[in-house]
Amino acid sequence: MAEDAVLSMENVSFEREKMILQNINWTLKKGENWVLMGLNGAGKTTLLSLLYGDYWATTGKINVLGETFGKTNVLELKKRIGLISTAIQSQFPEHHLAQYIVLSGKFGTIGIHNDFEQSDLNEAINLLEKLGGSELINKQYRVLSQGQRQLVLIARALLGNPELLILDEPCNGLDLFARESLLVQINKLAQLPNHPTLLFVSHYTEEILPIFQHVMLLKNGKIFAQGTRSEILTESLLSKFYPKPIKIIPISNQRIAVYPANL
Ligand SMILES: Nc1ncnc2c1ncn2[C@@H]1O[C@H](COP(=O)(O)OP(=O)(O)OP(=O)(O)O)[C@@H](O)[C@H]1O
Repeated sequence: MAEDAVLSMENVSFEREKMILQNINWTLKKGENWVLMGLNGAGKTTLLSLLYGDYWATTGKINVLGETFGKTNVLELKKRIGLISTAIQSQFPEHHLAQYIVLSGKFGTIGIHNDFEQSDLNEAINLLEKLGGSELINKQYRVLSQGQRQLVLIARALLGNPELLILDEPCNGLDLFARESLLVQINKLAQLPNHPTLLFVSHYTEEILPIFQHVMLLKNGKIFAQGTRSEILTESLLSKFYPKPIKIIPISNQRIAVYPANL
């Protein structure tokens, strides 16, 4: 594995009743932020589960943050990875206050089962404030909107100082404005010194901020293409990737929308 690699997959395949991932060769280097795209059922969630140590590859080698699966303590490794997804949103205790949900990131747990110092709680509160979530402090998780929950989960993931932050469709279920404000926060995060390497999974090119300079396209469990955004986000390549030709509409600031060409 390259010395500056944050993660690498070598000839990885995953089989469960059928071949779900095949021959995945992918390296994510320090300082790079990646987007992973693929249609429903392409294998994105499965690939993330392999990176997060929830599934084991059928064949091949996976190295994350310098640790090789099979030779490392997965629970310890998980503490170094932040994971944000709508799937984990529903796992948190509904009656907990937002700042305690954030605090649980310190321990990598879902609820607070550990003794903590007041300074830990202050750190959680400060982080929520820094991310623009001051109004969430002292609010129960159950009353938070989808967008507010995502913000709490981002703060929670960051409190653990992850070296790798996986954002699995974080804009799912957000209205237009909540989505933009979440993207603003993600953009800010990428400007922080020593920010974690970001891996962003999305169905929508509109969500690909300029901070994401690398894109991987997954199709039917195989890598269809990977490279810089200027290499990948082209009409000709995406028209082959999607089932039908598409056209690209520039939005602003390097962001683009993709529509079926015949619309
Ligand atoms: N544990 C499992 N056992 C059997 N098949 C599975 C399992 N997990 C996923 N699959 C299958 O693997 C394929 C890839 O699923 P996966 O959830 O990884 O796709 P995805 O790209 O994340 O899709 P989506 O965008 O819809 O979330 C699908 O055909 C799915 O039915």
